[in-house]
Amino acid sequence: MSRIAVIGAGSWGTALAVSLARRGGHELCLWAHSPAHAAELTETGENLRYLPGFIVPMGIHITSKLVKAIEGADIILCVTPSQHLRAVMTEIAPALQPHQVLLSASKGIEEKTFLRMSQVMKEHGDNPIGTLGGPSFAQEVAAGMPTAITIATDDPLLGKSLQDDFTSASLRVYRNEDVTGTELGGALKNVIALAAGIVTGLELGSNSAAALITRGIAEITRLAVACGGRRDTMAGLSGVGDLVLTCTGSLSRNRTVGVELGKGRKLPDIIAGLNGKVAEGVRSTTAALGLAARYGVEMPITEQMAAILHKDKSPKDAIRELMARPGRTE
Ligand SMILES: NC(=O)C1=CN([C@@H]2O[C@H](COP(=O)(O)OP(=O)(O)OC[C@H]3O[C@@H](n4cnc5c(N)ncnc54)[C@H](OP(=O)(O)O)[C@@H]3O)[C@@H](O)[C@H]2O)C=CC1
Ligand SMILES: O=C(CO)COP(=O)(O)O
Repeated sequence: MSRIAVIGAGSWGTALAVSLARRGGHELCLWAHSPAHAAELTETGENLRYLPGFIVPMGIHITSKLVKAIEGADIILCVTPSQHLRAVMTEIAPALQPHQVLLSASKGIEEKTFLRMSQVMKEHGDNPIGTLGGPSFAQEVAAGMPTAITIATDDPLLGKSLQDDFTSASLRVYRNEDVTGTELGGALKNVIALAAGIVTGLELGSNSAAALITRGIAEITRLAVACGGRRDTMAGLSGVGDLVLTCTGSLSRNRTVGVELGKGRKLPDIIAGLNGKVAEGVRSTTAALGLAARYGVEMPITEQMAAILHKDKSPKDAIRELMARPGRTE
């Protein structure tokens, strides 16, 4: 049995808590950012804001007190939006015990520092660290639909024990030792999913979507390998697996933002319509470009996405420019 503190009661943190409760055998705590949300979760037994329609089992202890939430935990599963992880880590760092495992399930890159989530965690202590990725819409995991994910940690023994902790009849867990690749696959696919949504919003057809996914994995792989990730990881669940899911699945928030951009709506209006839900690709795009510049990697789709998001470039012009790039080998 492990004591697991799930830090973040958005849709993904809640779905993971529900999945772990269904698996059984663990003591679970779920931390909600706002006290009002924690109270609502406790009273209704349902995450009405972020994951309506699923019972949050009574056995899960709910709190909005961060330090209390991690007290006695063996695994601290961080599932906040990426740009908020640093504040969470700063608050819990003084209370961390050396054996506590920090496992990130967020999919983003810090906007100003270009750091991956495990790197943000590492700045706050010497605890064992891992990351959880792969194609996994929260709603489907909460519903117990068969899903395969990956847990990456550079310590194989820890990887095996985390694999056992999360595996259930509906959640198949693979493991690898490529934290960098697993994290970058998860963060960068969100940028390409925005672009895939644009293609759908502009009604450009299936050929365009397939081209974006394929050229998307090419540029994700270039950057991930330059940063020290493994090419093999990009062919796996947290690479092409998550990219395909997010570029094609209508449950994706990133893809949805892209669809609306393609239809001509403005980014601030689209974000306001998400009602607090996060589309990580919007802020990870800038960080991805920063990393690409640092490593001298070419990322044409990401560059066009940055111009659409932050320079008000027209999606049609961006597609035209991508199509007009000089011919090259594949
Ligand atoms: N949803 C999914 O299917 C999947 C999501 N992920 C990743 O999980 C991470 C979390 O996303 P998700 O669960 O979808 O989140 P949601 O979009 O469902 O919810 C947003 C969450 O952010 C919280 N929040 C807002 N401000 C802060 C803050 N300052 N500090 C901490 N938390 C804050 C909100 O809490 P409150 O309302 O109380 O302020 C709410 O819990 C992301 O990195 C995402 O990419 C990964 C796989 C699947
Ligand atoms: O990461 C996800 C599925 O694996 C969820 O994608 P969105 O954040 O685009 O909804």
